[in-house]
Amino acid sequence: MPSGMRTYGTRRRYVSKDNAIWASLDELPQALHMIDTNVTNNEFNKHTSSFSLEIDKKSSGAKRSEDKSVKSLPKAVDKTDGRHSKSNLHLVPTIVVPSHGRNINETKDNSALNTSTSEPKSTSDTNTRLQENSHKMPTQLAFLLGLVDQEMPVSFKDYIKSFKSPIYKIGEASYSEVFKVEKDEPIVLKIMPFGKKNQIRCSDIINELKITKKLSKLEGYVNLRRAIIVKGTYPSILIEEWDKYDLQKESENERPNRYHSSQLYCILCLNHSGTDLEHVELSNWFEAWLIFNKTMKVLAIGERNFEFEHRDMHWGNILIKRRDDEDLSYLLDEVSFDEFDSSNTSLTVPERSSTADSLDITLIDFTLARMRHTGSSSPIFNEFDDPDLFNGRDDYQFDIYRLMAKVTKGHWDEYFPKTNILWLHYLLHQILYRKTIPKPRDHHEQQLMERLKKLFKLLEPLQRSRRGSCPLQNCAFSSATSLDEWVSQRFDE
Ligand SMILES: Nc1ncnc2c1ncn2[C@@H]1O[C@H](COP(=O)(O)OP(=O)(O)OP(=O)(O)O)[C@@H](O)[C@H]1O
Repeated sequence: MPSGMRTYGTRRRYVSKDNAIWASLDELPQALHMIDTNVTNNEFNKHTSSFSLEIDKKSSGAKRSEDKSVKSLPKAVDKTDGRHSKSNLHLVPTIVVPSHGRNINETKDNSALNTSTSEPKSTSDTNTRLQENSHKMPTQLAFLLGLVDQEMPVSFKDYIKSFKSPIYKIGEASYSEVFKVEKDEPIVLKIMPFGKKNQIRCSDIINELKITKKLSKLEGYVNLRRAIIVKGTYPSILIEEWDKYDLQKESENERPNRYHSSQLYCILCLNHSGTDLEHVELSNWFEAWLIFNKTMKVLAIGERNFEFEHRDMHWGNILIKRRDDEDLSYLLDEVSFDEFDSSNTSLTVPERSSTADSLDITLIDFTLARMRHTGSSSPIFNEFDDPDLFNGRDDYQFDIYRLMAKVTKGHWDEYFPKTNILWLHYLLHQILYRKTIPKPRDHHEQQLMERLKKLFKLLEPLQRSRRGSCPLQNCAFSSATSLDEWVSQRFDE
């Protein structure tokens, strides 16, 4: 089995081809037990932990010999991933898939689509039906279907056909293709094939889905309209759009026409929430400040409500939407700054509500996130059991995974809001040193830039600490909440 790593976007996340074995474990026909929709994925993981240990060793071993490949990665490395191999077909759950009319109709009806504010209707009725079906399919798949209130996967082609509006591809990532359905209120379809080698684990989808549903209610977190499990070959309309994208932007993924009729996918139907920070142009330092400040506040809201840590907040996962594409620069005239003059404690108001409302930020992609349901003792979290996560080089993003490992000491289930501070430091780094923002045009913009630089120094993870000591040990801020409070007081916002 060839092994290798790949990056997406401008060195976004990478996946290891060594994780193939996880997919097969994912579909291990475990002893079927009662389907409890309150069970978190991590409770499932307990069942497979004995296997995981073995996998980690194998995977780490393979990785060590691959370390050199991290530095300069060929595009679309390792296309021969075995997905066509007949020997892998046994991993596909054998289930009869009737076309599921109800869900298709729901897509035409926006009110039916909008399930974002409600928990999945996993009634005892549904559970009974699921238990009846459970002998036919692996437990995790049955659980996932229960989460999205389906008995069976629906036909991929039928589901896509039910959209009467134009669809085109807008993005891609390690495990997904992302399409946009043009409507008055556009919908984003994040399509994740799962259940086979080199595909996202069913357990990871369960976590992402649960967290996305929960956070959907909070401002600044992507709104999930619905999720659906589909099955079949890739619809030709999507392949055509995939080809157009490939021509224009050169895709790093494999052409999705390769999928077998037994392929399963989870589709997240999300609100379209703008352009990711990596691909958005920032026109001035006022915008730069708004993005940092709003991201910090969104994280603080998540912390306060759900002990939330994003744990993967790279610039592809922060979406920016300008309201009416308004040029914010004229507002700079109304801002006065002396904030780093220590004699000045009560400072000016840099943002009126109208200016703060001119740009929205939205966080997406909660595959690696951690949160705890209010009133529930078991957190939802990712085990971070892909050793490759910690081996990336040449981008500060990859250092953050290693720093997080130091902060958490491997206790990924516990609450360490310092990880949010690490990602905020990364965000400042990207804004200050990776985006090309025009030079400050006046004193006010200059002050904002200085403010961001000052914060970058304050949040430095390894400041004044000895090598090997815990990151952020000497940093005054232990969470986005505490930073937000300090920033609000300091800048009187
Ligand atoms: N709701 C949305 N609105 C607008 N664009 C989106 C939305 N969701 C995803 N995208 C686009 O698709 C890209 C990939 O989405 P996402 O990060 O969720 O995929 P992923 O497979 O989880 O990626 P990663 O490699 O970070 O794990 C984003 O960087 C963004 O450009």
